[in-house]
Amino acid sequence: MKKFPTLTISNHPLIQHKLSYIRDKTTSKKVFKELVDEVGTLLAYEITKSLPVRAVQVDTPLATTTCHVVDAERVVLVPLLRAGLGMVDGVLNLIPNCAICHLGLYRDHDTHEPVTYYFKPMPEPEERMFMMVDPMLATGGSAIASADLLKKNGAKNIKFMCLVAAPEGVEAFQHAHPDIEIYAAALDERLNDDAYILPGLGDAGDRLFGTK
Ligand SMILES: O=P(O)(O)OC[C@H]1O[C@H](OP(=O)(O)OP(=O)(O)O)[C@H](O)[C@@H]1O
Ligand SMILES: O=c1cc[nH]c(=O)[nH]1
Ligand SMILES: [Mg+2]
Repeated sequence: MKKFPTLTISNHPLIQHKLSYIRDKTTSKKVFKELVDEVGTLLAYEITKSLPVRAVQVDTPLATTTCHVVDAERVVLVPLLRAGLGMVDGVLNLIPNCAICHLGLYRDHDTHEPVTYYFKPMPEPEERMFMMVDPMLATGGSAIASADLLKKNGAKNIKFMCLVAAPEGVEAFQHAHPDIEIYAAALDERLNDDAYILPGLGDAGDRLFGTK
């Protein structure tokens, strides 16, 4: 039995290669953002593999054939602000017509508890697949609160994608939301006393937006 049944780590060589540069503290802000987007694209490819498709008839220059398309409007990207914004362009590269539902919350510096400051619910939530994105799953508090909010507003199908996860956060999240699959590029060792992920990549929001 897997310790974390809801967690999938992508061991794709390109994801692991790019993550090495993302972790490196000497990587510039520009390159950091580019790589976060690129890994976002690659993880989105994995996370969308079970999306339902619909048959359509297409006229090629030579014949009519049956093809399969995704209802992209039914896919809702949910970036957890701020740092989740860093992965939005990467996912849009793959699914340009998906909806985007911003969810703003930050982790209180002293208590590490999430504080929600922005959320605009989507219409017809039960029809859609919600894809939460945030580079970091640390204590799990932010991701749990976000999934709570989406479910309270009617979401039935949610997935969560992050770059780096801590075992503490995965455990808490899968306990709170055993129905939600987590896709990550890495499962790290542990949290430090400040609830930062070790070895991690530092503060994702600060590195993306240059706020330190
Ligand atoms: O699992 P947790 O312990 O909740 O920590 C993870 C959260 O912390 C970071 O956001 P932060 O609160 O720094 O906000 P920011 O994205 O605005 O920088 C990160 O982007 C996650 O949202
Ligand atoms: O390691 C961590 C933990 C929370 N938020 C971050 O940006 N990094
Ligand atoms: Mg931050």
